[in-house]
Amino acid sequence: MSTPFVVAVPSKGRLQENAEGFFARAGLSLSKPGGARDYRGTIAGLDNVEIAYLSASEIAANLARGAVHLGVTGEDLVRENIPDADRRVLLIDALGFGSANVVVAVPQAWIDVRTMADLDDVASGFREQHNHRMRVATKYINLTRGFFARHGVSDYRIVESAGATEGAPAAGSAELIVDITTTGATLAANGLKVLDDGVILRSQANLVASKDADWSNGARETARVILDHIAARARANKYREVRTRFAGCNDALLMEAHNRFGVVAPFGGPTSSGMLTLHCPPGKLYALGSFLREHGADTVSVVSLDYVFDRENPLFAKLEAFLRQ
Ligand SMILES: Nc1ncnc2c1ncn2[C@@H]1O[C@H](COP(=O)(O)OP(=O)(O)OP(=O)(O)O)[C@@H](O)[C@H]1O
Ligand SMILES: O=P(O)(O)OC[C@H]1O[C@H](OP(=O)(O)OP(=O)(O)O)[C@H](O)[C@@H]1O
Ligand SMILES: [Mg+2]
Repeated sequence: MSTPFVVAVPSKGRLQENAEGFFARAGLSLSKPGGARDYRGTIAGLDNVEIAYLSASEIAANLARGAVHLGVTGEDLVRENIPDADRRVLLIDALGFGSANVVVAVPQAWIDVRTMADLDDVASGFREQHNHRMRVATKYINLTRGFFARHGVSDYRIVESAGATEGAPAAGSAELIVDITTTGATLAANGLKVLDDGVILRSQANLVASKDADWSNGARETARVILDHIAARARANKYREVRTRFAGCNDALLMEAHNRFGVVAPFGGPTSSGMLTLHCPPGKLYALGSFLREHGADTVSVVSLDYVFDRENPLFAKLEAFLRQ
């Protein structure tokens, strides 16, 4: 048996359900042969693939070590936990879920503090008044250090927080925080506000590849098959299939449809019987339907696509280029 190809998938938390849905929509059905509490799984039809169910932060750590080939996790965890992330892992594709911002937030009562520059002023005066440096509660230690340094803020100390970070200022264990937020409800409930230029990172879930995993030829071939499924689904999501038949169709008309509506003709112009198949972005369907009828089409049908397999696979091409570096 060759060593397995390992894909890490969130086992709990906010990313879990969406990650499983993402693979399922790509036609990759994950299952846990040992039952719901099993932390190893399989993908139907791909015998040498092992699914490792891990927490989102463990996935980032395993990608850094090369213990898994691919993983789904938040960009915040990648940037925080992997030094020199861009060399050691590749963010293959943003997945459109798990969106959240890592932000600098201060008490709303600090009415004169709106920007990082204002915060720098506070930091400088703080030590003289209070006998200790301004404290920032966070679990995003590396992101905080980098961001504060880029803004020239150095007079502060990090208080490491494992949870309930937003409570730190009210509890008196820190003056401000760096944490992740989506709706802002937790910040508001704790009387905190985000600085105007205080967004450190706009994060979302990503499909990530590890540079240091065992990229044998077999592993590359498995990655190609998995990414082929994902790319086919991504391409299918971008379009609806439009079918029609009419006499007046010509190259100029197809060019106009392309320029005005972003339409592509994946199989070329009309067939000998005049049938025409187009792929059209969802937001332009009605406009395209009107355009085709104005030019003589009697009927235009539209269907959703499940997969569009192309010869080119942009996701695998990206991975190959990264592994060659
Ligand atoms: N509102 C949010 N708050 C926190 N994380 C979010 C939010 N929205 C999306 N995420 C993403 O989900 C990731 C994991 O968060 P979550 O708290 O669900 O995991 P977890 O199971 O608690 O993981 P761990 O035990 O490692 O902290 C975050 O790092 C972030 O990328
Ligand atoms: O802006 P909001 O929509 O209010 O979301 C932000 C909150 O959600 C997260 O906590 P989570 O629920 O994951 O709990 P945890 O800290 O135990 O992981 C995060 O740490 C914030 O506290
Ligand atoms: Mg959490």
